[in-house]
Amino acid sequence: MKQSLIIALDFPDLLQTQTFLKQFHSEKLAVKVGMELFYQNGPSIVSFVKEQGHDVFLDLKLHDIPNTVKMAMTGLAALGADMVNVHAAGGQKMMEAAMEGLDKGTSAGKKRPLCIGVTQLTSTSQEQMNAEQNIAGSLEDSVLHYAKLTRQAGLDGVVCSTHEVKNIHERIGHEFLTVTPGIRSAGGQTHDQKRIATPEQARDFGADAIVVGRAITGAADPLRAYLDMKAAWEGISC
Ligand SMILES: O=c1ccn([C@@H]2O[C@H](COP(=O)(O)O)[C@@H](O)[C@H]2O)c(=O)[nH]1
Repeated sequence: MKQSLIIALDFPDLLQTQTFLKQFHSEKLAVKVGMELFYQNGPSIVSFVKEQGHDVFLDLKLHDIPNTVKMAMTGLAALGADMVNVHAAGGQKMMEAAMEGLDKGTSAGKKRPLCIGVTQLTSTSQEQMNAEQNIAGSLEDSVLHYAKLTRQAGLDGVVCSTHEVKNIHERIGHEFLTVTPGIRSAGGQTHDQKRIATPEQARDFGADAIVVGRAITGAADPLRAYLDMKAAWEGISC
């Protein structure tokens, strides 16, 4: 899923998902199935989207005791998603258990899904992190700390904002994936996101993939919004 623009399919049901995807005709997409769609429709939603030929990031952000996460990941590995994730705050042992579960659940001859750790949600601000999570210091340091922990646990990368990408790549390495939500066009509505950036900024900072939800799904013409965002992300002027 490197160099992808991942569309967040934040819909409640299959019908809305189908209607949305139909607008993209035969374009092969990278999409994200998150809690809203998965919890209301079940695992079959992943096979449905895969059958349409799209790559799937299953964004369920697991965070529990190591054994529970391991067993859950064993089940998720069998669904055919290309990438899954956990909250890095669950700790190194939990993340190692997630990887064990994924290895166990991946059928022979198939590729294990990529696994990434959520550092600090893009809806979290510096002030909120200090006050509500009781973490002192800068948000950038906290993100780097979680990214290092994620690397030590053997995961493939992290979810972070574009603003932390450069630091992570410089300190941990360029092969370590940075997947960045909170993407908006210049002047676009921010909604509940705090650490936002444009697709051009994401590209300049070296993000490996961007996640775009409402700026595409809520647009009057989602296909146009997608093509414009993609061109901006890829540095193509249209
Ligand atoms: O830190 C994070 C982790 C995940 N997300 C998810 O990405 C999309 C973003 O949607 P927008 O509509 O583009 O804001 C959404 O599905 C989140 O669950 C995130 O935003 N930040």
